[in-house]
Amino acid sequence: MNKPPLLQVNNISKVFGATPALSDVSLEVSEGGIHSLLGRNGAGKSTLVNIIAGIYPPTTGDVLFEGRDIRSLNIFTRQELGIRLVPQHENSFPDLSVAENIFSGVLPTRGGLVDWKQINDVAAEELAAYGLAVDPRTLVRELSSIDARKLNIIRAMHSGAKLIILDEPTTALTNRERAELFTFVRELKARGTAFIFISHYLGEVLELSDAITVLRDGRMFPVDTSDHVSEAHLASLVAGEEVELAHRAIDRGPDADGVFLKVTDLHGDNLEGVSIDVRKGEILGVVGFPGSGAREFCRALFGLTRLDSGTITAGGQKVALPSPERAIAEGISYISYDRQREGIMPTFDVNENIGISSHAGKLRALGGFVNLALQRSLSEQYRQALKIKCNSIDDSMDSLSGGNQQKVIVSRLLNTDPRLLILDEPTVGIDIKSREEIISTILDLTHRGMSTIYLTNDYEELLRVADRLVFFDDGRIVTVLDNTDITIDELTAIRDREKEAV
Ligand SMILES: Nc1ncnc2c1ncn2[C@@H]1O[C@H](COP(=O)(O)OP(=O)(O)OP(=O)(O)O)[C@@H](O)[C@H]1O
Repeated sequence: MNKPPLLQVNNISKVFGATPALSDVSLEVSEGGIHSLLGRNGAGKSTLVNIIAGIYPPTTGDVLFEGRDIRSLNIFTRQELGIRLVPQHENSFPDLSVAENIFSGVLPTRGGLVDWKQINDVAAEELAAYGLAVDPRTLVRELSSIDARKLNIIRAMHSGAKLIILDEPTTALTNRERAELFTFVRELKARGTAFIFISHYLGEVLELSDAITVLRDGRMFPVDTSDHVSEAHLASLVAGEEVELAHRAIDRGPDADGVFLKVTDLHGDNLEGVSIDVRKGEILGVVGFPGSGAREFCRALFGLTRLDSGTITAGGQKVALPSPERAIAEGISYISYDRQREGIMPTFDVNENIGISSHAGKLRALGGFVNLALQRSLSEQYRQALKIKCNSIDDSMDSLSGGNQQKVIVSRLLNTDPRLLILDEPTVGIDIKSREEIISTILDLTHRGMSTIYLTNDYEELLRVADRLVFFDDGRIVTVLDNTDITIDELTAIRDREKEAV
């Protein structure tokens, strides 16, 4: 008798209240296979993998693992069988060591005492076997994001995973880190581990997958991978229409030579004398490794990291060292790379999440009240403009898919009518079509005079949008370039040269 596939999903449908999230979805994953799931934000990818992992049941349909119907098994029993979901957001314990994380709190004891030597020895062996060169005693908080992601996978392997579900594991990684993660995944695949891989990056999906399923509005579109598949074809399957990439127009808008932001000799957390002007209507691309000062620069301008000295002028006015409230009052808005922690108010509704930063601004009504009617009408406009997938603006944020929550945060920023928008990884987790909608909106606003500081590890995107590039290293700006005919390889080479020159 033929061995059944490792995983079989048969005719799954899922309805949340009035929302149909999945309709009649079936797929298979074979041992050592990589099956990718693609789809727009809200298409049903997380719902499907949550059903496979046993986080919630399907409305109809069944799931077989190694030929066995696992419908009645909860998440823990499924983990014991070998199904492991590695979610998008770090699920490790940052204040515990790497070894403690590998053992996930179930620590071996000897004579009633935790056997630290055994824990660290076993962890060291596993780290070496899977090629992660870190000391098992290091705190997870101190790991780089790539090492933290690898650790999540090693934790899954430690518990005997046969099928690992990776939900957007490459977000915010550099190209080199992505390549490293793929090598890691391929090595595990060669040993027979199977993967379900969720990503919005079509190139990497094509590079890695044995099988691809596109979900659109909860419906399934299997992709025939036996023949050549192009990114453009995948993009149109995902979006249900052609997707055009937005590009920065060379002719900039009015007053393009005026300076909006002037920063002189900033010193502070990881900043060692940073000076730069940002022109009106300019998109300034920011490049730098973690710890280079690039992110700290963005956060300092919004009052989120320590500034010791230096001057900032915005629109010709000197700004006292900023706090988020002051920054917003000066027309400066910031989107954090960590929206889960620093942006989303999960139990509030979409309307409140969009309006919150404008209560002291354009939504302020007489007597200090908030103009609720205006707030609703603006929220409704953003919902339509950015195609936020929800039943209404009264839906709670935690009922939205991850990417749609991000669109709400982008709407919140735009709603403050910023004169300077600071974007830190603005399109992470956003599907290909929505990404272009967001970029087009930003390009349009900059064309009308808004300045933008754009930090992303997605260099393809950065080169499409930026007018100039600033490279950070060791808390300093080391190179400033006009973005003319620079390739990704050249950009990476400049970034690496700066690092190696130190
Ligand atoms: N707990 C919930 N309550 C109500 N609706 C939900 C819930 N979870 C998901 N949904 C809805 O189900 C649909 C599918 O969401 P899902 O999270 O599966 O999308 P996704 O493809 O993973 O999107 P993303 O790429 O943004 O992460 C969306 O319309 C979402 O709003």
